[in-house]
Amino acid sequence: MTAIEVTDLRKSYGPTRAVDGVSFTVAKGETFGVVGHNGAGKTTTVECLVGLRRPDSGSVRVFGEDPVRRRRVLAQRIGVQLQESELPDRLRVGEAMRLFAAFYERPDDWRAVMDRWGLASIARKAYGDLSGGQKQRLKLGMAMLGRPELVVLDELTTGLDPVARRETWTLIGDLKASGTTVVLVSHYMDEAEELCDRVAVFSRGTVAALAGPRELVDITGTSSLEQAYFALIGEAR
Ligand SMILES: Nc1ncnc2c1ncn2[C@@H]1O[C@H](COP(=O)(O)OP(=O)(O)OP(=O)(O)O)[C@@H](O)[C@H]1O
Repeated sequence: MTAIEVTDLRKSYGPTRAVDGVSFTVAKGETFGVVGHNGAGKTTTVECLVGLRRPDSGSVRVFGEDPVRRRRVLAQRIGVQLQESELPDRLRVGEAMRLFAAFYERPDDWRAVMDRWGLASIARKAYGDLSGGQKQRLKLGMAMLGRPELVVLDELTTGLDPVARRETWTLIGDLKASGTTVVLVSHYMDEAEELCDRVAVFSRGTVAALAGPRELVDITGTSSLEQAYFALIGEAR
């Protein structure tokens, strides 16, 4: 079963061709990695997936629906953590969870989500007083409130210390095990290698390669996804 189908997606900002003919599909239950250099078009693509940007051309379908036209319906099925989303500094963690749970028709019990995602001990902390890792954890918890079938995570672990990053990997592993479809944008090749079933390597608004991490390593005759990435990007740039 297909969760996401993107066909020849194009999106420009003025003269900048941010996404220049991208196609891929993501199967239900798959963890799909999106990697690539700064400005490669990753965020623009995921923003089109969640209906925040309207493509100039091409087609995007999520669970068979158009994310722009059916944004409100799909918002009930998708959990999103975007790169630069911020919350008011004085909002407490528990308040944020309770508030955001109310956006969903069938929310999970927000207190149980807090327990599950390690937020209970910081429930009374204000957002502005959280560490980078705690903010990320809160955003991940918020993305889970609607019992999502698809979770879109854009640079979730950027800026986290190695321990917090590993903890986040465990949480994503749990999501995966529960059958949730995950789209993971990351700059960390070890993360993509560990977590993703397939990885799309973006370069200059296109997909330069798309395969399982092991396959990308084999195709390039390298020994890690990081080395494979450099080999692929070197060819594409
Ligand atoms: N709102 C915007 N207005 C104008 N140009 C934009 C806008 N958003 C992105 N761009 C440009 O579009 C291109 C693709 O940006 P995008 O954020 O999609 O890339 P990215 O792969 O997510 O990069 P990064 O790894 O730095 O987050 C870049 O050249 C960027 O400068």
